[in-house]
Amino acid sequence: MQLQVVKDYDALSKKAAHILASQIILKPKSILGLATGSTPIGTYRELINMHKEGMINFSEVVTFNLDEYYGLDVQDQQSYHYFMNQHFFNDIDIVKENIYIPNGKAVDVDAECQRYEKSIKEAGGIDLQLLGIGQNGHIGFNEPDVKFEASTHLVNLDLDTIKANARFFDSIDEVPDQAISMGVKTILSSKKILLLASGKNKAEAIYKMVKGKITPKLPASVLQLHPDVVVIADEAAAALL
Ligand SMILES: N[C@@H]1[C@@H](O)[C@H](O)[C@@H](COP(=O)(O)O)O[C@@H]1O
Repeated sequence: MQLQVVKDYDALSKKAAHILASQIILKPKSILGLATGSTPIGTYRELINMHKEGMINFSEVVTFNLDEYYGLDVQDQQSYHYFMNQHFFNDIDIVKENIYIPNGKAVDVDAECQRYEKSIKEAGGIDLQLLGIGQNGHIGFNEPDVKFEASTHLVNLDLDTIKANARFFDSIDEVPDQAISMGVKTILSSKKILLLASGKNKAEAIYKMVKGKITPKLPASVLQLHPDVVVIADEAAAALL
């Protein structure tokens, strides 16, 4: 794991955007794995600015999002479909058909998970996967568990995660308790991984991810096994290292 510590959220967003931009410039047909949560919002903003300045275009880029809440429609303002449109896709020239996000309203969830895995494989695999990290060390929605879940699957969300994500909803009762998420193998299959962490509430998870043992109790620790992971943490998130 290559750790880069930067001063603050702004510096983190710029550095992450530069890495993603260089990926796209070097390979215009890049397959990107994308993340939601508050952490990558600044990165998306920077990429939008670079796009508006004519530095990068997304016309051939294909994206696969990590996860989606189960039960939420694409139009739902709390869905990750909506989030991605609002914070990124509406402001870039990506082709709609090149955007993949799990269908949270799928009736046959197993079929949806298999379809998602197949789409990633058919696209040629993910070149660069962007990740945030939950306070409990989750990546995507791979929650602490007794074993690693390999492929895209339906997850029962931890109460901690539901509480942490309640800030995006009107009340905690509205937070779905399940999600469809890429699995650990899906994430590890990406050629490169870029994980972002900002703020002191991530410091413990970052410490355990980097220094702790590899365990499904801290899902992000599995990234120690990947040969090409860049972690960008601001000083607050890196405080315990
Ligand atoms: N499924 C997402 C994760 O992909 C994200 O990393 C996490 C952290 O969010 P934030 O960046 O807002 O702290 O939130 C959600 O649970």
